Amino acid sequence: MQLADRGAVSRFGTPLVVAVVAVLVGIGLTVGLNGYFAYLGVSVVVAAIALLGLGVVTGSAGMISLCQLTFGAIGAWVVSALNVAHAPGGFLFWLLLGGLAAGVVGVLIGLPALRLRGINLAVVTLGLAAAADVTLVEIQFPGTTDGVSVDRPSLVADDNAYFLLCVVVLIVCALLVHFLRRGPWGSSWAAVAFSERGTAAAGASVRTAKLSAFAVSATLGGISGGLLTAQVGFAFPTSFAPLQSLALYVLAIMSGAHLIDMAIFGAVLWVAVPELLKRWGVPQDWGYVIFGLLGIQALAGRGNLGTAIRELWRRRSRASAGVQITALDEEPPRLPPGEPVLVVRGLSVTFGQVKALSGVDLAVPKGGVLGVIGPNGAGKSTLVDAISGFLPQAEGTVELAGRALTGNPTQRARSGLRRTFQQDRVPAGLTIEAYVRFAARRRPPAAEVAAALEFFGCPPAATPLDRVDVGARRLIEVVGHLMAKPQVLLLDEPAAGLPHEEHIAFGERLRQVPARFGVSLLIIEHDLDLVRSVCDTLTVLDFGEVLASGPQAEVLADPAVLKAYLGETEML
Ligand SMILES: Nc1ncnc2c1ncn2[C@@H]1O[C@H](COP(=O)(O)OP(=O)(O)OP(=O)(O)O)[C@@H](O)[C@H]1O
Repeated sequence: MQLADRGAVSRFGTPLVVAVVAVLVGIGLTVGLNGYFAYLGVSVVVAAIALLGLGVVTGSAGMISLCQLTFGAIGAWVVSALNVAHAPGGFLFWLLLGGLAAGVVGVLIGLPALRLRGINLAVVTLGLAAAADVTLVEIQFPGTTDGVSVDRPSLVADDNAYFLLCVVVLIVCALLVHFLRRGPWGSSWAAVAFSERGTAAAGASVRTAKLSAFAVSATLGGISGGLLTAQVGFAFPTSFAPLQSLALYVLAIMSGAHLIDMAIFGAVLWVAVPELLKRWGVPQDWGYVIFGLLGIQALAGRGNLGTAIRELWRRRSRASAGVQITALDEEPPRLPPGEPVLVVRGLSVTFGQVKALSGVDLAVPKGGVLGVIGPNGAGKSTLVDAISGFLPQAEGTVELAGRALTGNPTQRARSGLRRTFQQDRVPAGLTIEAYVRFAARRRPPAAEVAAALEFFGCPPAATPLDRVDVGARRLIEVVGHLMAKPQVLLLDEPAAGLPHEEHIAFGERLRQVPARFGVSLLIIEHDLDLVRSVCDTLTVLDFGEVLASGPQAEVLADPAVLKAYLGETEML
């Protein structure tokens, strides 16, 4: 069997086999459980679906959402209203509509998340939960005051059969989350959780990433609320109270609900802890205290149960991976530099009183490598930020292949201008392969990815990024952007994470980039040996102004440049 086929089998085959086994376990439990445990089983499944949703928005996309049960209430409300209205389609159709309605509200709630983070987002989502609670207490769910209950479909009328239906719905939801996570949305959730700037630089929309996470999370919340309604027959505001949403969030953090098995484990705790307290004659509210303490422990330890268990396993089985790059035997081929492909004119940036850039002009030749050097604080990173659209206040013009480049960083990245960062912006939650696909915004053939990774001495594509050291992650960032085939790639100190002895070997690879990948480069670098070995032309910045610009040898011999590097002249 070919490699690609084998990949497809494990991509689709393994989750489907797990799903079939889960259905069989569900059938076994349906037969084996008595009515009481079947009822508790339904509660576990309902909570697991809500936690799965929370796992998407908090665990995967890194946002705080304290209103998950409000989405449940929306699902419950829609199912109750359709039931009272004797709407066509039946319970499962209403369940879907309830989920979709919650998903739409999720997008609306996600809108403030585009601007808010951390405690501010917590306040907004908890505020929504409180407002929804007050409203629901006031208006009540449709049917409750008239005694019109939501009846389960006749085929699943008893608790055991309804438990099986809930298990099937959970499996469908889990498969949905699993495949979404492995697709472009899932990668953008992991990316936005790690770095919004890194996400935008890869040409992905931060807005879509955040809104889609809220939509999926709320849809699952709505479905869990609908299932809960038919479990009990009626929906009550107490089932969706803000305190419950808060406790569910804590449980999601503590268990690591972005992992499907841990969402189910969290749901078991959600049901079992109050149930055990009740049996022992302890007030059930102590369950919140227990969840709170476990949550504090998880937040203080910056970890959760799911990742801790996986870490334990990995530490036993695998070590961390790094870059293995050696010098080439032959002088690598170079393209003769062509006409300018990236032209910057009069670029100026001020931060308050600081003039970080003043009227900077430069050009990157097609098929060439332009080096930008200068002392610390000269404005090099500001230059990359301004060219790539991260500083909207920048004045001046940027042209890419003869067309004015305007717009935000995502739009510029999609137009063919990519950049890397000085700091690590590669999300640890993905595999190398998933990250490269995400940055490339396409699914490059496995052989193409493997060849590019090998060329830069990076670990194999299947390696999880949390097992890769920071130096390798920065080269993987370069590979990901090269796979996008941009016209120009801006590299901000790409060798910073590598041991010095590997700089020259890395430089030899960079020199081949224009010929091998068809991408022209602008490189900011402090290591002048690397600069000398890679760059055809140089622009020197000092105090935000261009000090010298031209062919490498001329620029490095320029007395003004030597003076700017006073104390470092031997390096030149
Ligand atoms: N967000 C900001 N707010 C205020 N001042 C800033 C900001 N970013 C950069 N600066 C200032 O702008 C100037 C240029 O900084 P920049 O980081 O671009 O320099 P650099 O050449 O990249 O330095 P290094 O080589 O140390 O990375 C510095 O004086 C810096 O303090």
